[in-house]
Amino acid sequence: MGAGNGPEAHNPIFQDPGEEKPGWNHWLLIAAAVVGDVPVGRTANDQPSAALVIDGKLIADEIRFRIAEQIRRMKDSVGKVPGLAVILVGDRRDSLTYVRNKVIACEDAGIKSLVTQFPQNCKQDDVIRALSTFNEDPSIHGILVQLPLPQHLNEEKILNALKLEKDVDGFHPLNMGNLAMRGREPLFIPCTPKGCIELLIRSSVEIMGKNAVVIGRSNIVGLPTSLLLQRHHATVTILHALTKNPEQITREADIVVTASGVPNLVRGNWLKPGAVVIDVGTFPVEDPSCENGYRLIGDVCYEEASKVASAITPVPGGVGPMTIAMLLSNTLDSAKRAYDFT
Ligand SMILES: NC(=O)C1=CN([C@@H]2O[C@H](COP(=O)(O)OP(=O)(O)OC[C@H]3O[C@@H](n4cnc5c(N)ncnc54)[C@H](OP(=O)(O)O)[C@@H]3O)[C@@H](O)[C@H]2O)C=CC1
Ligand SMILES: Nc1nc(=O)c2c([nH]1)NC[C@@H]1CN(c3ccc(C(=O)N[C@@H](CCC(=O)O)C(=O)O)cc3)C=[N+]21
Repeated sequence: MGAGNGPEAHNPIFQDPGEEKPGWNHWLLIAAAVVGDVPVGRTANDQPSAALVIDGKLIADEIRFRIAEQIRRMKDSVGKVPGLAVILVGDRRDSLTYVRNKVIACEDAGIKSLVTQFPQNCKQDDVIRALSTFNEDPSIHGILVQLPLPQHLNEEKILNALKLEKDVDGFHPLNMGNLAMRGREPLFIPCTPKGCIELLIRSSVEIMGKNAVVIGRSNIVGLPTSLLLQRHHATVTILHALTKNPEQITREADIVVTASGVPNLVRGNWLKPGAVVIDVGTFPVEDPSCENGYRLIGDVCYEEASKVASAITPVPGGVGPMTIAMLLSNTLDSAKRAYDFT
């Protein structure tokens, strides 16, 4: 299969082994079929109760298990495994942890991974040269440039140098454009937004026709999440740092996906009773008692929100593990395309 934009090029969020490759319409039908009118965690006539905790780690583990199965099948029939290259610049502690988690997840699934690390003060040309080498390497099916990059590097130039067919993060402008346009299909859907939608669907949350609020408008999370929710027929409102009365707008939402990076921004009184809350935020704070020397705090004041919401993702253990599972899924899809393996 070529790298076209037709429905056949679409990579489903997750696909059963041996299942026929569905296009968006099929996918939306699945989304519609699993929903009901009663919000997750509540019965029709009961009193507000503690929210259902959406266990991202468990769901991600299931997905990773299925990916590993498919990779074993690929190895048996084609004699090849998917390959992921990661480019890491500098030594930010959180980036090192995320990259390490990605490498471990690759190993577990049977994906070959290569990490190229550059010093904080490296030259842009050196990064682009490494990228170009991976672009041309047929054993590499996915390339990821860990963000953020140091200030002196031009993120746009570097991401543009990435071969579209290997852009497993889905950050390339053409992937993003295709995600935004009706009737077009991106080659890859960005991992975190894809993980958020997958969490909603697997928790039987109806998206179609619902009011969704996305807090944050970044290229890597907020924007693609809003586009993806729209594709699933939600009515989407995007909030950002300059939005007036964010709490009032958020209170109208059936689904809140928040990715601001501001710890505890979303309080209990920002939420409509029964809302579903997906917390993407991961703000590292010093904590010597933790293995990595820091712990992560989400955008949502969990204590308060879990008393009002019908379902909520924890931090950690919510969206983070799903981001990694979706990266593996995109890398597998890319290798399948390269080897024409279904
Ligand atoms: N769990 C996971 O897998 C992942 C987690 N993350 C985490 O998600 C968070 C967001 O990441 P990213 O999108 O890259 O961050 P960015 O800093 O690029 O974007 C943050 C966005 O939030 C908006 N924002 C900031 N403050 C407020 C506020 N007070 N009210 C409303 N909106 C606000 C900003 O608005 P404006 O545009 O006006 O500046 C901006 O659009 C971070 O904590 C990051 O670590 C990111 C990727 C994956
Ligand atoms: N090109 C690029 N692609 C990314 O996908 C990307 C990026 N750059 N830059 C930074 C953000 C952040 N991100 C996370 C991935 C996993 C966890 C994760 O696994 N979190 C675990 C805990 C991790 C820990 O042990 O600290 C959890 O939430 O349970 C978190 C955050 C991907 N990002």
